[in-house]
Amino acid sequence: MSTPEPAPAPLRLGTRGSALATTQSGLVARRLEELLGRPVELVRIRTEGDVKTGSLASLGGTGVFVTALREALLDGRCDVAVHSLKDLPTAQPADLTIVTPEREDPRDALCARDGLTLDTLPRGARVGTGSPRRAALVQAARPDVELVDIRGNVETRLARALGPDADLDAVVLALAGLSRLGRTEVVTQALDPVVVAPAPGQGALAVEARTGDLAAGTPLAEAFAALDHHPTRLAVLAERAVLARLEAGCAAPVGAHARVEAGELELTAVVARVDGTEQLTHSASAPLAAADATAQDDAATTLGVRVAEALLADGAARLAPLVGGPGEPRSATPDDVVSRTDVAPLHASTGTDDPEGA
Ligand SMILES: NCc1[nH]cc(CCC(=O)O)c1CC(=O)O
Repeated sequence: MSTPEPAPAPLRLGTRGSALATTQSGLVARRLEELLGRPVELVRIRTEGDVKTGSLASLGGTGVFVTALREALLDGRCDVAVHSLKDLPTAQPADLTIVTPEREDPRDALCARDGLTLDTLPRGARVGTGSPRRAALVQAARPDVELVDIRGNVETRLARALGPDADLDAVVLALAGLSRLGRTEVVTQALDPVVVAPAPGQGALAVEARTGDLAAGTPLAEAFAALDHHPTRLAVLAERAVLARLEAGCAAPVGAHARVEAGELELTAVVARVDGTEQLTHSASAPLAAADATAQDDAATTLGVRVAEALLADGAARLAPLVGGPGEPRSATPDDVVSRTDVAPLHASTGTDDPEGA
């Protein structure tokens, strides 16, 4: 008499409990089930940030969520974790490995009352965002509008502009998050990346596992290879290299947008003064054609470093105090002294692009 094959133990995918996090994790879980032929179960990981109320900036922004998921991976409470790539610190721990599935639209979305756009918002309109980058770039495009610092999950923020008790005319959110949540009907304008440069990595997910579980030839390694989208990886490598070279926490008003176009990787990065009165932009591209995958990865990183160095040479550190080393006092060059009083204070130095988390 033969015993039936035991059902394979499910792969445990750790996730935060927010609507956006569970939606993103669910998408990846279904793809992994297809690729592995094995059930994948979501394991909710509670974090300090989920429990405590109050300003997340004081808890280190969404960094707390990333750290909690990574701890769960490393101590074996889950096998895989899904992050929004833009929330990940630029340094990758060696004992964990990420892959990047094909990214969604990286643009920011204006969600306004009455179908308004950046151009048609009335003078003095109130626009909500928790992101210094979005605040700076929207203010630069529309110096007359009032930027309001807001917190909370996606629905909470949308309600500030669109709910029955709305106190704002518009809010700015990542298009990708709204799209994953099936909420794009609230978007009144996808913002042109030339006007509002997206956060480095915006719209991309990072799927992470223990490096030791990804030995060549294992089912998980093969599934990860299938999940990885090469043009996405190159774009986010370049964008995140800008952030790393600028030594900017993602709370700094830094935008970067890269894409593969006609065999070239094109990158544009922006550093803004947080009050929107001044910004620096630099673009460059790198050919990809002749290189193998590893050489292309190196070319992407080099491109990001080159663009960041051009921005630094143009005075990026003078524009944004969080550029050139988060939390570190800047060296007082004469330039620095002249500009200091003009620089508006920023949020906590180790925050994220949008410190309320998703
Ligand atoms: N920091 C919050 C966060 N992290 C990722 C997303 C959206 C999804 C994405 O950018 O991939 C959001 C919400 C937002 O910025 O509106």
